[in-house]
Parts: sequence; C-alpha cells; structure tokens
Amino acid sequence: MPANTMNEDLKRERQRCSFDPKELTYLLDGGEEKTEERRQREKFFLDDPELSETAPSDYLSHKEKYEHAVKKACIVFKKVQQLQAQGKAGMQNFREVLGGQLGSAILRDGNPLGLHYVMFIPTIMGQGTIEQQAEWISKAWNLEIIGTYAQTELGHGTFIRGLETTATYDPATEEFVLNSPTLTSYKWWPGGLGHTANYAVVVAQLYSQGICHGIHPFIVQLRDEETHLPMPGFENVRIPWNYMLMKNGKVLKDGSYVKSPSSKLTYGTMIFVRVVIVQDAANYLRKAVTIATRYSAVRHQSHIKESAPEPQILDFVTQQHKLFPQLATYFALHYSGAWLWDMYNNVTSELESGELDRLPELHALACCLKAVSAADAAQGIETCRLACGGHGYMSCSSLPITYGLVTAMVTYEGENTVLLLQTARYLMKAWQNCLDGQPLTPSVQYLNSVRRSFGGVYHKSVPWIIASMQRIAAGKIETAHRHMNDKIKRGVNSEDAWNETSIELVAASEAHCKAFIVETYYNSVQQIVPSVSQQLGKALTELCELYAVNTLLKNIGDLLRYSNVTTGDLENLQRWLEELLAAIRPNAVGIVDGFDINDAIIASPLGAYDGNVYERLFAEVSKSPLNAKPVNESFHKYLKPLLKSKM
Ligand SMILES: CCCCCCCCCCCCCC(=O)SCCNC(=O)CCNC(=O)[C@H](O)C(C)(C)COP(=O)(O)OP(=O)(O)OC[C@H]1O[C@@H](n2cnc3c(N)ncnc32)[C@H](O)[C@@H]1OP(=O)(O)O
Ligand SMILES: Cc1cc2nc3c(=O)[nH]c(=O)nc-3n(C[C@H](O)[C@H](O)[C@H](O)COP(=O)(O)OP(=O)(O)OC[C@H]3O[C@@H](n4cnc5c(N)ncnc54)[C@H](O)[C@@H]3O)c2cc1C
Repeated sequence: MPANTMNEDLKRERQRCSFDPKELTYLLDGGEEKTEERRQREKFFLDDPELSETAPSDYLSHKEKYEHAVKKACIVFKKVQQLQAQGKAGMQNFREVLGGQLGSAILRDGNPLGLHYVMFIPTIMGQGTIEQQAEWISKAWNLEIIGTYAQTELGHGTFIRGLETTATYDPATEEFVLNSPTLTSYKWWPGGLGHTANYAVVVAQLYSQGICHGIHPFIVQLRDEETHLPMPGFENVRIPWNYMLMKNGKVLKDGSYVKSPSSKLTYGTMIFVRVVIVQDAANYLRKAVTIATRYSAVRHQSHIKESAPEPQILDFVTQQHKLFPQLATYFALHYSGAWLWDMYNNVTSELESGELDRLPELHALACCLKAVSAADAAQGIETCRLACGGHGYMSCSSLPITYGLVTAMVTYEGENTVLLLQTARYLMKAWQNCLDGQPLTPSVQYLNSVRRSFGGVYHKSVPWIIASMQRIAAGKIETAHRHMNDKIKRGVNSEDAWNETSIELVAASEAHCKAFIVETYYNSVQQIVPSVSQQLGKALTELCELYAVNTLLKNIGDLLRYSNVTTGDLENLQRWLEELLAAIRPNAVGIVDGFDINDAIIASPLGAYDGNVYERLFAEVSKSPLNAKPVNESFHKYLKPLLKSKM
C-alpha cells in the first residue's frame, strides 16, 4: 500500500467542510483535554503489539477465537490496572475498554470478561449490603474471582417470575440450597459461564419457611479457584447464608423474610444495563456511518449527467438519504442516552435514601429507549452496509460483525417488544391519570396539552415537528386505551384485552419514545449552539432538523391520522428534507472525522481516514489462508477425480 497517501476525494471533502472537525471532537468528548486523554488511552491499548491482530479472527476456529479472546482480555485487564495505578482509569474506563467501542475493537469476537464488569460487579454494588460489597467488590475488581450474571434459563428469559431455579433456606445449617432440577431450569446464555467465570450471581426463586418469596440474587461459586474444575452441578448446591445479596429483600438467620421496599429493586441491574445500551448502540452506529460515509466519498460509479465523469456515490441524493439520517440518529441517541444516564444517576441516589417515586418513570423510559435505540441502530447499521454495495457484504468491512453485535441488543437485557409493552403499561396509566385530572410525571406532561388541542398550523420548525410527534403519540395512546377499555366493557377480561390490543400498545410506546428523543435532541442542541462556533452550530442544527423531518416523514400515515396536516404541508416537509440533505452534503466527511474514531477501531478497509479503499481491500483479502497457495488440496482430493470421471 502506498505509504502516507491521502485519497484525493477525501482531501477535497475535508477542504470543503464548513467547520473544524476538531471542534466537534472536543464537544463530544467534553473538552480538548478529555479528547487528549481518550486518544492516549486508545493508543496505550491499540499500539500494544500483543493486542494487535496477527491474522483476522475470521480465519480462526471457534476454540482458537475463545483462547485468543481470553489471552487478550487478560492483557487488557493488566493494562487497565496499570492505568488505575497511575490514577488514569476508573469503573467507566473498565467498561469502555472491556465492553465499549475500544473493547470491541481489541476483542472483535466478544470479551470473556465483559459480563464480569458490566453485570457481576454492578449487581453486587446495587444489590449487596455494605458488608457484602466490602467482601466481594475488591476481589472482583482485582480479578481474584471472575463473575457473570446467570438469570436466563433454557425455558425462561423474558418472564423472570417463571424462573425455575430455587434457593431454599435451611436454618439448621444457615445455608441456602440451590437447585435446578429440570432441563428447562438450566442457566442458559450468561456470558462467560461456559469456561471463564468461577463465580456467578444466580437469580433464583427464594423459599424460606415453606413460602416462595419470588426471585432474588445469590452469589454461587461455579469453579474451583485453583484448578478451575467445575463445582458439582446445580443439584442441591449449598451456599452460606450471607451469599444471598441482601441489600433489598432479606432472610434473617431464623428463616423469617424481610420484604424489600419494592420487589422491583431486584431488577436494578437490568435498568443499569438498558441505560448503558443506549450509548453503546449509538457508538456502534457512528462507527458504521463513518465507514459508509468515507467509502461513499471515495467510491465513483454510474452517472448523474452523461457528459460528466462518474460521480462520488455520495452525490446521489438517495445515498445521502440512506446515510445522513444515520449521522443524525447517532446524535439523537447520544443526547437521549446522556439524558437517561443523568436521570439514572439521580434516581439511583434517590433510591439510596429510600425515595422510590421516580423509579416507574425511569423504568418506562429506560425500556423504550433501550428498545428504540437498539432497533434503530441495528437498522441504521444495516442501511450503511447496504449503502456500501458488495464491499459492505465482506466480513472485513466490519459492517456485518457490527450489525451482529447490535442486533443482539434487540433481544438481550429485555426483548424489545416486551420492553415496549412495559412502557405501554406506564402510558396507559398516564392517560387514565390525564382523564382523571391527576398530576402527570414530566415525560408524559405533553398528554395534557395535546388532549386540549389536536390542531397546530404547519410552520417550518422543529418545535412544530415535536408538537406533531407528541400529537401522534397521544393519539396512539388514546386509541389503544379506548380500544382496550371497549373490549373490557364488552366483557373481555383485562389480561385478554391487553393482549388483543398489544399491537397498538407497542406502536403507542414507540411513538412516545420517538417524540421524547426528538425533543431531548432538540433541547440539547439548543443548549449547545450558543457555546460553539457559528459554523458548527449550523451543522448541528441541520442534523437535528434532518432527524426531526425524516422521522416525521417516515410516519406520514400517523401524521395524517392524528393531526390536521395538509398534503401541501407534506410537500413542504419533503422539500425541507431535500434542502437539508444538500446542506449537510459538504460537511458529511467532516462530521464523521469529528467522531475521531481511530482507524484500528474502525477496522475496515472501506472506512480508514486515508480513504485508500482499494489498496486496503486488496491487502485484507491477501491475509486469507486460502490465498496462500495457488492450488488448494481439495482440488486433487475431490474436484480432479470428479472431473476425470466425467470424461
Ligand atoms: C460500555 C460498555 C457497554 C456494554 C454494553 C452492554 C453489554 C451488555 C451485555 C449484556 C448481555 C445481556 C445480559 C442479559 O440479557 S441479562 C438478562 C436480562 N433479562 C431481562 O432483561 C429479562 C426481561 N424481563 C423483565 O425485565 C421482566 O420480567 C418484565 C419487566 C418483562 C416483567 O416483569 P414482571 O413479570 O415481574 O412484571 P410485570 O410485567 O408483572 O410488572 C409488574 C410491575 O413491575 C414494574 N417493573 C418491571 N420491571 C421493572 C424494573 N426493572 N424496575 C422497576 N419497575 C419494574 C412494572 O412496571 C409493573 O409496575 P406496575 O405497573 O405494576 O406499577
Ligand atoms: C447475545 C446474548 C447474550 C445474553 N447474555 C445473557 C446473560 O449474560 N445473562 C442472562 O441471564 N441472560 C442473557 N441473555 C438472555 C436474554 O436476556 C434473553 O434472551 C432475553 O431476555 C429474551 O428472552 P427469551 O430468549 O426468553 O425470549 P422470549 O421471551 O422467548 O421471546 C421470544 C418471542 O416471544 C415474545 N414474547 C415473550 N413474552 C412476551 C410478552 N409478554 N408479550 C409479548 N410478546 C412476548 C417476544 O417478543 C419474542 O418475539 C443473552 C441473550 C443473548 C441473545
């Protein structure tokens, strides 16, 4: 590959960008100093020869992939410890390096220690008493033990009240006896459970004094700490009394049960991970859209005008319509995720002081934001892949693996439909409160004002779009509420009525979430614009407008159904969309440069900073062991005899 050459198209793109991408980088990182720290941290890991790929992991066996992953995870851990010793890393960095964008670049096929940091330690922190935290956290933090989170069973993932594993308290020995007696009660799916972890938080039905008290978390040793041999299977496994995490519900030594202030506090780790997923989904989307945007600036194909040379494919408006909404979606999810993270931290500290009032609203928002961000990021990444034509299909483009990672988010930590129905449950109550004149929580306040007016004359502004989306959400919530109640009035019992209305309930929940995202994104941009250069402010505003217009246009049917919009208004919206695509076009490469994703994290010949797409693609395929010899043995073994026999 020619050294130090920069693709000419990308050079031109960088010259025409209206703002300085560095300003965007500093904004996203939280300041120049933070950017420098992040870059240093990335360099510290990515420049380590032991962590760089010798060959793409595609060519390794399943077993080899696992062994490489463990080796790298251990190197990464030691390096994080070094940073920690220098006061340069905390829990947040552990998550970033072991689970986030940087981590997934180093450990492309997953991190065997991921669940240890993302769920095992947070569960002990959130569910353990002070004494239990003191006992377990430092051991876990220093990797004296390796944990995972074992909740899902072969028979149940969603309906956790239906888990079959039991933990029965035996006051005679002051122990719990854990049992997974059936095939369907096997713990199934927990990351690291197979070969890596030697401890787990096991979620089981608690029995004491003959009464079932529902699911609770227990620390269970899975493997010997020295030999790593598995402990005897899950039949009558005994663990000491203080291995039940007892910050919330407790069993006293005599077997009496002390209820938690809310049974849902046991579900705290799930809320935490859902909140983290929103940011994580956004980051994967920004990686995919960086790849597809740079590639589209370098790739020339076909004609716009017969008389002109083949254009960059980024000049096709349909290509812009595929990619620029993904750029905007990144920002929308980034700001909504940041908002949710703040709310999570505030509500968590309220819970610490016994205030539970805002837990239902946090749960409702975390559920729908996790669902919508996972689904939209997955769909956006797939759009980016398709936008790269055949080259996007290649594994080395990194787009298929990125899609694979993000589509898993749709299922794990609460399957999306199930989570949207949880939010719908909250919305149905909110609508009832609205009808009854009861106070509403902040995220559903809009129901009151929308109920009073279904009107609103079109004007070209994001606030008009926000009001329209709130109108759609309120309309859908009202329709689902009315349909469900009609069924109940006709004698259908409320559970069946819920199931029969669930298509509309899910749609209402999605509409509520989209309205929330547009509003949060808009408010964030409004706050930022005065503090950045005029050029960056303009670019950020255009992206926000694009997100709003595009989201509304994707819901034309709903808009026509729930507002008094005219066909003329719709034409105006379409024109606005096209104007925005044209306005964003010169800045597209600058925006993805502003994301400042290291080439080693991009890990794609299509998306490197220098734009040497074809040279890098060639270099990539030459790594395949299949290309090492001109004739593969299978020719002599199988093809040649077959060809001979035909003669
Ligand atoms: C940087 C690092 C990046 C790392 C990225 C991440 C990688 C991570 C890798 C991770 C890998 C993947 C790891 C994994 O996958 S770990 C396994 C994750 N598993 C799940 O998420 C299971 C999903 N299921 C559930 O959460 C529950 O069973 C649901 C919610 C479905 C029903 O439950 P249940 O049947 O018990 O409840 P109900 O429907 O009768 O409702 C009863 C009431 O409870 C309220 N309620 C319900 N839930 C909550 C809650 N949480 N907080 C507060 N309240 C809650 C609810 O609003 C209702 O309130 P009300 O209406 O009565 O007032
Ligand atoms: C990559 C990955 C990693 C995972 N890691 C872990 C882990 O570390 N620890 C752990 O404990 N678990 C883990 N899981 C399990 C995960 O949490 C569950 O798969 C998830 O919660 C969904 O549950 P399920 O598989 O039982 O799906 P199901 O609930 O069986 O879903 C199947 C279908 O049924 C529908 N459905 C189910 N219930 C309802 C309902 N009430 N209303 C309407 N529709 C419904 C769903 O919408 C879906 O379409 C992981 C899963 C994956 C894919």
